[in-house]
Amino acid sequence: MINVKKKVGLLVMAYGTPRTMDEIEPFYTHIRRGRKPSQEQLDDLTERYEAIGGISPLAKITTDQATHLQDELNRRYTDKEFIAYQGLKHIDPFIEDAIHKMKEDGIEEAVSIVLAPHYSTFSVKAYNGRAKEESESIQGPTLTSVESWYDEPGFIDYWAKQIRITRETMTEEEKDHHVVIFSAHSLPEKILQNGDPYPDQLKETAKLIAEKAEVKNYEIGWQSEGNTPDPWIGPDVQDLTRDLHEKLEYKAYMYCPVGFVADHLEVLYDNDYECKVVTDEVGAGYYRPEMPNAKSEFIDTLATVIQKTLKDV
Ligand SMILES: CC1=C(CCC(=O)O)c2cc3nc(cc4[nH]c(cc5[nH]c(cc1n2)c(C)c5CCC(=O)O)c(CCC(=O)O)c4C)C(CCC(=O)O)=C3C
Ligand SMILES: [Fe+2]
Repeated sequence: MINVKKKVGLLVMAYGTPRTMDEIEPFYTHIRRGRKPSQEQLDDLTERYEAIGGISPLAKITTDQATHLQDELNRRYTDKEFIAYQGLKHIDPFIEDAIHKMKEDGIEEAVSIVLAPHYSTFSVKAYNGRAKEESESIQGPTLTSVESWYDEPGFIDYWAKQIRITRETMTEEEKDHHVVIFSAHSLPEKILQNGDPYPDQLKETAKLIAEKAEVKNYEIGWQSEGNTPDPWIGPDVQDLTRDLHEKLEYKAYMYCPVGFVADHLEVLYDNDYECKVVTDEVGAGYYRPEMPNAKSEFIDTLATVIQKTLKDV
């Protein structure tokens, strides 16, 4: 008997990043919904990419995450063949490009996941909305979308293990008197008026990880806020660090940017450079556990999330 596997599209959605210095401007213009950044804004962003070594490692990491997830799902299923398509928010291949490609390839069913753990109307809802809208307008594949995975046991275990590993590298004094700061990308405060679940999901992630890793002191912070006139959710991680130093004089600060899943600008610059400026200033230790990237435990977790969404476990 011939076993014909059903082809299933695996739409992996992520923020996107410039792959060359020349792509910084079109990428930034897209983030700003078509408005070109001023020369000063462009120079500022370019300098931040230069400070992390030229361009971001994110493009390669997203590709690795997508291919490894496809391969892991193909090991788990015997009746389906998953084919990964990357759909990016702010650079090609855009989410819409991935939908067109799936249709051209004859894919009728697809499952989608956003490489960000917490649901927000600003992030995950926008990604899933763009995918659905495009697919409906061209009669593309039927989509089953993952909404969030902020409390998935494998995800919690990943960070708990990294915190324990990182804690072992501290001095005895730091082990006794440090704080873990869990953070995600800040969003405009106006999202809160409509009951967006984003802040509560971050709190839940933090609580679950702290319990699992037996963290004594932890705080929630927000980072990487945009340069716009509206208020953004706080406290910002840098201000929070200064505040905690004044009140409690911790000997070390461990930053866990659990709203992100890869080494990229917001972690390598906003945490590893900007937060470290503050810990250096106050004379405390700086620690930041390794990001999930394409590590096998993390890929396994994403595969389980997909299986649960397809109701196959
Ligand atoms: C919620 C969220 C996530 C996490 C969820 C998800 O992953 O979707 C995220 C991730 C990322 N954000 C990234 C980069 C940038 N985000 C910006 C600006 C903004 N982000 C926003 C939101 C988010 N962003 C918002 C509301 C703005 C303001 C836009 C406006 O002006 O209305 C800007 C502009 C300049 C600046 O503000 O710094 C840049 C360069 C990179 C790539 C890093 C790399 O290349 O390594 C990644 C992974
Ligand atoms: Fe961003």
